[in-house]
Amino acid sequence: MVQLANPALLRDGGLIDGAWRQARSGETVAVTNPADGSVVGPVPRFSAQEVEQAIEAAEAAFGPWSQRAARERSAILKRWFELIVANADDLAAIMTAEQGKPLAEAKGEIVYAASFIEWFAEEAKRVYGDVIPAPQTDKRLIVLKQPVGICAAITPWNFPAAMITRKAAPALAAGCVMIVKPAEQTPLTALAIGQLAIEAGLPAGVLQIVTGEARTIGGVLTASDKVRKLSFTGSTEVGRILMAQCAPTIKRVSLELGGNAPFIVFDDADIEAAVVGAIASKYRNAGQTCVCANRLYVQSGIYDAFARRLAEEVAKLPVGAGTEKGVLIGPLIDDDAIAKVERHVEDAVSKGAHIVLGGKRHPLGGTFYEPTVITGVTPDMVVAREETFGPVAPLFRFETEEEVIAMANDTEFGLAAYFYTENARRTWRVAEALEYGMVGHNTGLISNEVAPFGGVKQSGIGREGSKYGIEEYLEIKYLCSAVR
Ligand SMILES: NC(=O)C1=CN([C@@H]2O[C@H](COP(=O)(O)OP(=O)(O)OC[C@H]3O[C@@H](n4cnc5c(N)ncnc54)[C@H](OP(=O)(O)O)[C@@H]3O)[C@@H](O)[C@H]2O)C=CC1
Ligand SMILES: O=C(O)CCCC(=O)O
Repeated sequence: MVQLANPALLRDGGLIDGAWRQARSGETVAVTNPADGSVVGPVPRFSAQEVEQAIEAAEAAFGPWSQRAARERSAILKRWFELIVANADDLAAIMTAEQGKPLAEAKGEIVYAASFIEWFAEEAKRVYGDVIPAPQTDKRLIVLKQPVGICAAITPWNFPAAMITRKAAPALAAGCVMIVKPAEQTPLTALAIGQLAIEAGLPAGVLQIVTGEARTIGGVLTASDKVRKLSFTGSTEVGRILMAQCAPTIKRVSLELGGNAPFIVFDDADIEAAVVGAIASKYRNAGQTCVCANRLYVQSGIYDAFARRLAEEVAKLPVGAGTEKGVLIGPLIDDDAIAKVERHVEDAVSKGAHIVLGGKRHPLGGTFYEPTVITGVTPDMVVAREETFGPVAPLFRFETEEEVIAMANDTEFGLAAYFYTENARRTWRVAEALEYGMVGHNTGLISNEVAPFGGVKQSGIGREGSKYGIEEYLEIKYLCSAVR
């Protein structure tokens, strides 16, 4: 049982039409702690009919919410932000219990999640239209921005709070209403945030949270004519399915999908800074982040020195349950996740890679995996093509800038890329040549609420956060008025 200062945050119902509800069937889904397999709590398994009810409630809520003055919506969002920050310790405890990440990291995510609400509370007041100089003197051309309408969000388990607020905050700020389906593994953080939304004064139906079977809920939300937009974060495979399901009703989609981030270290880099950046990018959330470095390319001249220093520092990362003091690497989310990491490492070793550190399950058992560094990695290995989503750093050797750019871009993904160089001309050349939506130069950490987060190619469509994020929830209406 999670110990909380505010026990009202641990909910066992879904949030539909402003009330906490159980499934009419009485069916539930158990949420378990990946650190020890214990049950953290049940959540309802809602039926298709109950999801339809949520859509009806959203329809009723949309008119009044969208017609409120932007500053009123902003004030409610600001209160929601303040409540999340005030309850950060409890929210982090719930997150660690269901997701596994270390408590300090969970609290960091809560603060990060809250930052999107604060940012979009401010942006709500800055949704400007346009006046276009008309080609005829008797016309006035105006651009109005209006909310898209009812939106759906389907979110993953790796960031149980931030992936919801990064979608819900701009939607609500724009005057939309939203139905959220959190990941099966991490619904409790979502529900706790929902409780604080109620306390902040969000009217019934403006934000709803439905739990249960993904295909049922996703099927209803994508098929509905009333739902005008889907925002999804998760695997490219599921993103593709959902995009197809949205096609018959021509819904707007924002998709934040898989990555295969290259992390390039040139001979002229500051090696110590690159080691720090690689650890931050690769081992954050035990490597379970779509922007995690997945392929580390190191230039020949510094390859051995970088590999040695990286392994020395990675060896210092304490592994354990997220509730233990000082732990930096928690368990992986589930058995499938650890099986995937094992498959990637075994494939690399079978094709000639060398394990410098780790390379196996951690003695703690369960889904704990040792932080791993592998050298001698080549493009024919699975780690070169697929997102590992675990604490494994595969090091590829390269000779020239042209060669590494070609290798970095040789993937269907295009989310985040990183490179380390002290050379100013190379900085611009490489930043412009990388086919990615986000590029980190001399840093392994690029995410914040004021920056546009999103990918190109099969990593997705649209941008979240920043001044661009609210546009995803706004329609442009062109008004042409004849004045004579
Ligand atoms: N871009 C990113 O941030 C993420 C990338 N991934 C990548 O995906 C891999 C698999 O992770 P996984 O959790 O399975 O990711 P998924 O894409 O399967 O899950 C993400 C969300 O989509 C839901 N979902 C799954 N299938 C459907 C469906 N048919 N219709 C509607 N909703 C659906 C899930 O629900 P439910 O949980 O109930 O199944 C969850 O809420 C990871 O190893 C990683 O490589 C994973 C998570 C995040
Ligand atoms: O993995 C994700 O989908 C989100 C990345 C977290 C972030 O950096 O915002």
